[in-house]
Amino acid sequence: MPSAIHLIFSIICATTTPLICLTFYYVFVVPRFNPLQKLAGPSVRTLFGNHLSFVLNPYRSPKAHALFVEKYGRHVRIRGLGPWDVRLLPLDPVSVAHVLKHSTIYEKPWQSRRLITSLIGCGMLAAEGIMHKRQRRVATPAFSIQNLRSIVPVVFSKGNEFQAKWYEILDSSEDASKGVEIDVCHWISRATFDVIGLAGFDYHFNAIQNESDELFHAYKEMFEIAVSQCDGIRTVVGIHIPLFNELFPDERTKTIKRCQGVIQRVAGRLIQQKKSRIMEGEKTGAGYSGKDLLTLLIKSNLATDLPPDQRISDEDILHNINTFMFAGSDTTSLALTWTLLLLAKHPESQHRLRTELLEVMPSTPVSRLTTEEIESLYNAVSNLPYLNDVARESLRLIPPVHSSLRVATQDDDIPTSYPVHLRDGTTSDQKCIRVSKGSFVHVPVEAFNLDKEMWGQDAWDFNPDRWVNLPEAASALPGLFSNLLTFSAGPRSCIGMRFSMIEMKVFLYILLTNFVFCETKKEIFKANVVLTRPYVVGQYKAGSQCPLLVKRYTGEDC
Ligand code: HEM
Repeated sequence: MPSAIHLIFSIICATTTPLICLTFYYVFVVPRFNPLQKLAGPSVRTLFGNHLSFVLNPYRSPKAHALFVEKYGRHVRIRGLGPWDVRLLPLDPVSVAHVLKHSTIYEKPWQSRRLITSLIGCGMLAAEGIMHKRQRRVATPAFSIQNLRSIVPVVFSKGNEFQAKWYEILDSSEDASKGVEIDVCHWISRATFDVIGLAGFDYHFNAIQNESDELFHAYKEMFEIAVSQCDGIRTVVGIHIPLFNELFPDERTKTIKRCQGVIQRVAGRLIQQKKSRIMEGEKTGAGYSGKDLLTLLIKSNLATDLPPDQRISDEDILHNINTFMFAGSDTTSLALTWTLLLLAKHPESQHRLRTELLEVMPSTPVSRLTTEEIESLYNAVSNLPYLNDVARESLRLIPPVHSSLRVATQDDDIPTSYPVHLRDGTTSDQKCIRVSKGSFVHVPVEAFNLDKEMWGQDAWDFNPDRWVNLPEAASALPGLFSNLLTFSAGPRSCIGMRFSMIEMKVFLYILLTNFVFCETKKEIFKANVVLTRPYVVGQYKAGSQCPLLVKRYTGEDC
């Protein structure tokens, strides 16, 4: 018997010792030789302490970033999940631009890509390399200025429906003259879902009217589960061993599977119907005139000048429709929600914007305008200077995507334009930073937009007038949109930027010419839950919400 115990003990030791040694090596030894260790950065108090809350929590991040720059310069060494996870936090525009431009060297980490893929499939948001290039190439024509013009009437019609629904709510209230408290976050999210459903794949969610559509439910439930607080350990295990979720599904896994089943069935059928209509149109020579993103995506994929090896599969098309739903609905609705909150907090800006918008308002109600008249109204609205400045200022101050993460797929030298502070208190005179393969780079979207050295001492304040005369340092910043990182930059920047700008401007036009927005007594705070969302102080568990007092505009402001 003792020899049997001895044998078992020896086997356990023989198998676990190499595992323990290997873990020790990767967790404690390898990170010591990471070149990023030479950089200055905040210390950690405990063995497994980290700095994630400083760089991810919008309540702390602006102050933390400013302090980091002051103490450690613009290339900061921070710790991610644990001692093995040494990260670079670049606050130097030249370094950030390099990382975002070289998207083949700096990829999205496989962990986040796997998590996204497990929800919405491997669409443009999660794909890398050739697969991403192919998908982006096929989708790009759908997002051209020319093609997006056709979504303008759709957005106006949904905006009108939205306005009518809110009139109904206000009219049914006993004392609407004082304003009715409405959770604008929830309502705008319903409206943006409707817009992306119609403009994205010609599908009527009808979410402004009610929230009963099967496909709407499936998407909503799945996205809500994706951002809900969950068992962290289970998520980590699920990412590393996907089979685990298959073998031992919890409620979350089962719900996601059920929602995916509905999406596959309903959206999959829509894709097949659309494809056969397009092919039928080509055969008869009559063509198919659909202008939604799905039609344009399928047409671009079937284009005769596209080599067969550059085409994407039907499955990829479904994954990209899911991706547009995921990436395009909440982001835009949050951008609009934050803009309304900022305008409620700054009644003088709200008044000025409304006055500007009313100047281009036609005498005929929007619901009775022809398509040409709507297009001409949109041209007038989209060129209004103060509307432009308010939209840019809101997207600068509260970017819905707070930050992003990249991982180096090879050793690289990141160029710098500021002195690099080292851990030993000296400053490096080299104009670059060595990054080794596997290191993470935290892309600080919000920090970039709020940098006082670039944007001026009032960078944390809402001041749309700053755009009339930007500081020189700010005008030199990279960024897909208005020197901001809100839509990122480079080959992985937001493909839907123009789409969301149309939506934002049209909705702001309709909402501000019809309603007045004031703050309630409830205090709103920002939390980064995949996206930067509003919550009521003391009601975090109730979920994201942004209650505002809404009144009909009858010639008087707040
Ligand atoms: C205010 C609204 C929006 C904001 C702030 C926003 C922001 C962003 C950001 C920051 C990224 C880069 C993410 C990363 O690097 O991790 C991104 C990517 C993306 N966005 Fe948007 N987005 C918005 C609206 C939209 C809309 C309306 C659509 C589609 C209809 C869309 C589709 C996408 C897609 C497909 C990607 C992935 C692009 C790629 O990797 O090639 N977004 N967005």
